[in-house]
Amino acid sequence: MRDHACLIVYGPDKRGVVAAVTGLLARHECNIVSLDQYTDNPDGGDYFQRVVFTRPHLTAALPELESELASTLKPFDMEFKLTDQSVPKRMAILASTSDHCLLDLLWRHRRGELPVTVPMVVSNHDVTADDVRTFGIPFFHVPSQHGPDKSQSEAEILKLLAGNVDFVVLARYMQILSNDFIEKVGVPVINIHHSFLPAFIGAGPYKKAKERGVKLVGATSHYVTEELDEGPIIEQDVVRVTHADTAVDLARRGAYVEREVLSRAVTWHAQDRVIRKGNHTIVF
Ligand SMILES: Nc1nc2c(c(=O)[nH]1)N[C@@H](CN(C=O)c1ccc(C(=O)N[C@@H](CCC(=O)O)C(=O)O)cc1)CN2
Repeated sequence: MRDHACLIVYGPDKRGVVAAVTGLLARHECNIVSLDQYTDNPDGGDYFQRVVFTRPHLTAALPELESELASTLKPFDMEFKLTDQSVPKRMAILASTSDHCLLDLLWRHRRGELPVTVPMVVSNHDVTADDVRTFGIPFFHVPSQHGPDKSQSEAEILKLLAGNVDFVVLARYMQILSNDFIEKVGVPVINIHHSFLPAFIGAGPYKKAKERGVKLVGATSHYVTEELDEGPIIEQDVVRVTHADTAVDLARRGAYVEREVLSRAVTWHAQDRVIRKGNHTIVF
């Protein structure tokens, strides 16, 4: 949003930090639009704050704001991140053969429902190329390599992403990213896992769910870490199923949930609503 900025403040809880931040913003003629805060332990835990504010000619004022925030928050031992919300985040999408999450994101983006730009789609299969290109978005086919050649295909993806994206979404991308990739990509990676984690980690969760006789299937969007499907959870949801549903029925019902969960997670990340603390998230 034009002339809107988002300030995230986090660190060991200390009295006076709210007054310090709000006083600074007032001195810089900023108008607070929303302020959310959370302390994970009032008796000496961590403090998290998200402030959205406006100011005329905000972009030009950001460097001075950033500098004064650094000096103001240093005594509190607090870290902060200041983002200009008039600049949408650049989201790259990685996909494989399943198209429902990929096309859902592109459809929502075309309708202006996601506060992002989409510089590219990269896929290890070419089955979605024509659909992606109808949205006017560059499509790159990078076939997967297994074993020692895996690093070659990952290096090609990293080269495409480098400097061009602010975060990456795995829209049912079915390749496990190496630790080296996760380290080198340098931006957050968000995955949609087609189960209600921690149930059914890994490949084939709907088949596993059918074998288990579940009465709910779900989806989980999480940040990608070196531990497969164990990263900080951003959003989850479920849908009821019955004994009469086959594994294919479960996947069909689950696909709706995957699309909803992923779009909420992408939106919240793009709006700087998600703060990571270890393997957890605080979502304002
Ligand atoms: N480092 C990570 N990489 C990926 C994660 C993750 O959490 N950490 N999530 C997966 C997505 N995913 C489940 O949501 C998933 C995808 C693929 C597999 C898997 O076993 N893949 C096989 C190959 C399958 C194929 O070629 O069709 C493999 O990579 O050997 C498990 C879970 C995306 N990456």
